[in-house]
Amino acid sequence: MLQTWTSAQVRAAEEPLLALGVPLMERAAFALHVRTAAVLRERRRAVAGARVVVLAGPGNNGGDALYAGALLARRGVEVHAVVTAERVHEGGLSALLQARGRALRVDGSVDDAAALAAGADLVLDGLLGIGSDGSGLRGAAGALVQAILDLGRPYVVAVDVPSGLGVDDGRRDGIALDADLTVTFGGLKPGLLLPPGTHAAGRVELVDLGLDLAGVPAVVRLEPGDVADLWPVPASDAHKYTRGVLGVVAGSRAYQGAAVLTTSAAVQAGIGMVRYLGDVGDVVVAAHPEVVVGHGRVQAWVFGPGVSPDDAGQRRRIEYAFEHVRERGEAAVVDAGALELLPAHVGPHAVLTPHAGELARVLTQRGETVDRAAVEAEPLRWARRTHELTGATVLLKGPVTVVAGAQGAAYAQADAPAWLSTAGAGDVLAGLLGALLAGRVDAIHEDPSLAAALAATAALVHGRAAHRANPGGPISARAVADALPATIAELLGR
Ligand SMILES: NC(=O)C1=CN([C@@H]2O[C@H](COP(=O)(O)OP(=O)(O)OC[C@H]3O[C@@H](n4cnc5c(N)ncnc54)[C@H](O)[C@@H]3O)[C@@H](O)[C@H]2O)[C@@H](O)CC1
Ligand SMILES: Nc1ncnc2c1ncn2[C@@H]1O[C@H](COP(=O)(O)OP(=O)(O)O)[C@@H](O)[C@H]1O
Ligand SMILES: [K+]
Repeated sequence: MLQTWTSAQVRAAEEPLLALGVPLMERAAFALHVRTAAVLRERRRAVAGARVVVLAGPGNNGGDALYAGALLARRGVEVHAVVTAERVHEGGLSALLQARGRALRVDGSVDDAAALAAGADLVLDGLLGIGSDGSGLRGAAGALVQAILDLGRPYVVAVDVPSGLGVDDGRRDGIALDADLTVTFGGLKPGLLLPPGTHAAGRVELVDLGLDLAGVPAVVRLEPGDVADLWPVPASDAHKYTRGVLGVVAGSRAYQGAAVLTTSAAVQAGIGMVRYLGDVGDVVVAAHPEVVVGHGRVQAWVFGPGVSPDDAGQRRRIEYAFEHVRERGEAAVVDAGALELLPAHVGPHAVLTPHAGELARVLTQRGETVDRAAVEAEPLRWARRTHELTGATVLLKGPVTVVAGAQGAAYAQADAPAWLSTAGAGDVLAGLLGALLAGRVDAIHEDPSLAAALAATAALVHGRAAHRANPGGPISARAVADALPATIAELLGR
């Protein structure tokens, strides 16, 4: 798994090493120059003779960039530093000048500096690092970046983080400089994985500085190798009831497909039994004869795919089953039409699966003033707020799926091809997650943060199945469900 650490956590881990005189900046700058040289070699075959512009802000981030620039200059790179503030890392600047790099201070017009940067083979962005206040670039740095973007963005290597992004939350307010490569130091930062910031980071490479980053990471991304530890694999003495039974309240005469896709995903994700409740049992059984129609004991539920709130029958079933979620602790996936039937308070064993527009509605119903765009601008913040307000675990769907759960659990999963944004894909995710919860409901009650880990696992498996369904090309939701058995087998075989 990838773990991320806030600016404060990184600073706290740096402190004891700096007190001992460990040369962290030298380490960072050396690694940055090695990565930058590798990019230059890749892009123009030779390092010597390349033109690199270092954008140096007021802090240690500028220091890293200037020292790396000095090392590159010693290898025959033509290095210009553009200094944007009164304050600059003096050691870094004199190292660069000694290595015969040149420096230009922006006073007033940024035009010359912007032209220099836009025409460079590569720009090292050392404007702001973990000292950023997250509000976007202001002053000369902001004007310079805007002028560079107006001329056409060159190849950018971000030093530690792309300047102007919210390092801890991935916010993107105001001006920021997108990178092709981010070389980050000591530990990954949440803003490199969380949308929208993650889209500005390009490829991310981590440089180990030897920091002791123990404790709880801020945001986690599960990787394929993590699935085997979380997936409910049946023991040799398992039977269908010990493996878990999932109740599915989905679909209607108008939206029959949703019932089929949800149950199909649950069956193909591997579960003891699926019970279907709703008006289209005949269609469901025709597609999957394994599904049992009607009431009975379950460990988990999926509520809502293809359910319109004015469907009195489905509404009654969902409201009734919510009682069991609260009283008996059955787990639940609350999707689509069921989101507006959510009781005032449930526990983390209920997982909401809204997209940004649906989450905005859930929040608005609870008195928050927020719309879809606001959720997209700060997805983790609003997923967390929803967890606080409802007690539920929240899986917020999108190009990057963000999960917030009990005990501060937070995940950001980017596993799927954009082809997955197709009608019915959400129904498949709901069925898949329902199967996963049904198989591990006892463990969730022992550790409520597990619901968030399982939600992230479902997002990962969903994304991998989409890739597998038709690598590099269009996919249907049904193809994603059909790809689940082989995808899961592959992930468990690692
Ligand atoms: N502490 C160390 O020795 C190490 C620090 N490292 C580097 O140091 C960086 C952190 O350095 P600093 O703490 O000096 O912080 P920065 O280099 O990020 O600079 C912060 C300063 O920028 C200004 N600023 C903040 N928000 C702004 C905005 N929105 N627009 C314009 N200016 C703004 C403020 O004056 C603030 O003091 C890390 O990201 C990393 O690159 C690495 O060299 C590893 C070791
Ligand atoms: N650009 C994208 N890249 C990758 N996955 C995406 C993208 N956009 C949406 N998704 C994923 O596609 C699925 C769409 O689900 P949803 O919006 O509920 O569709 P539906 O309601 O039609 O089933 C979600 O799992 C979401 O995370
Ligand atoms: K930076």
